Amino acid sequence: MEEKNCFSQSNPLLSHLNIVLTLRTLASKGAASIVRPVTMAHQFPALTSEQKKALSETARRIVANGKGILAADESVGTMGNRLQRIKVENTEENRRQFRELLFTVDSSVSQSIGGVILFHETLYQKDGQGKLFRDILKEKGIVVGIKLDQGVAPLAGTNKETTVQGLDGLSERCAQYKKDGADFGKWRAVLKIDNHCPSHLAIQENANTLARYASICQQNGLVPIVEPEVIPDGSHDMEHCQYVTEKVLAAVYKALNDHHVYLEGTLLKPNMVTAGHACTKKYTPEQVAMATVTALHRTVPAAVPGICFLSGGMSEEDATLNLNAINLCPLPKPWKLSFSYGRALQASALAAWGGKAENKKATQEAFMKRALANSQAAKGQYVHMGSSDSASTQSLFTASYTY
Ligand SMILES: O=P(O)(O)OC[C@@]1(O)O[C@H](CO)[C@@H](O)[C@@H]1O
Repeated sequence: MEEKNCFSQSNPLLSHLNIVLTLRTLASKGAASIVRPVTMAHQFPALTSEQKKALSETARRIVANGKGILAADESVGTMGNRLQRIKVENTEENRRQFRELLFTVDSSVSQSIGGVILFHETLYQKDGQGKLFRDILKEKGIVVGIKLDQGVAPLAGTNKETTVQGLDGLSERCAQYKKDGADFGKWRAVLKIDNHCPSHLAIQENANTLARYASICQQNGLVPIVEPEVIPDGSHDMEHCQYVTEKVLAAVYKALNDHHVYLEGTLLKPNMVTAGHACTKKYTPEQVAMATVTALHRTVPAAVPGICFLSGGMSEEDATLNLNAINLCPLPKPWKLSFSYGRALQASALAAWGGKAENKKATQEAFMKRALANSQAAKGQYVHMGSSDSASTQSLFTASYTY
């Protein structure tokens, strides 16, 4: 029989209905066995099996054996805020110097760090001997990633909510970055909890934009890190954060499916489920872990190989303790649960550095300590040793951290 005539592709709903009706008719005539239902995806495959294989291998490599991600992709402005805290001027050379210290630590760091996200400028920077940072990282076996979003833009008619810019020309940028050594990308969408927030519009718009970005990344051989961050501003309790996080993640995975994104070749970078920064009620790491894994369990398909949390202004120590509790949480956890921390991997290293070359050893030791602690936490093996230095327990919260 002529399948093409039966299953018109012009309207997916009609087409699906046609398949069902035709099968029923044929079944009633005892002819069902000669018909194979045609699925849309197989007719217009988004990726070849080679492309899928490469994407899923890269994604799995980044989160293998307790590895996580160093998010060193702060934009020039965000890095300026970090440097201001330690009274260092925000120049290209100062940004380069600090990042050189992070990337030139002992190669044993590759047991804890599987990927590093870079900002555009950093992808083309070199160390003091003239070697490209990206080559230094690759030689350590670390996968190089690139920040692809171009910041937020207001959504008119909402309570100061935002969408994300950067889709125009994204395919060309991805192709160039791939040639220049990047194997994964990152796109951060920001959702907030407030009066009428997040709105239906903000949830749908950001989910769709993330999915479009993810599709473009995969077409260009980059594993997309999908980051829908529910920021911690506000006095809401943890239960409310869980409710919102579930709504946001459910919308994101619906959009990823609509855009034919290959989930095995993606990573998710969500917020942990916590109370708002100004909430007076305090929760234990075990409570945060239960709320977080419950939300993920309800919304994130098991096909996703890894979930790498952002640190969202938690202190270094809290980010590690919560991740450890998440990995010990007694619920099914079909994905690797790891980290993609910016502030929670760099805060004590930045404080130790203070912009002075003679602090190289202390800076690198501070970074290695956090990398190792988080890698242990990603396996549920972190043991908190009682005495914590003040840098690691300091809150790293920044209000309205929209970019
Ligand atoms: O919350 P954290 O762990 O500090 O940073 C998470 C993060 O997505 O937000 C920053 C701003 O876009 C990025 O530098 C980083 O990758």
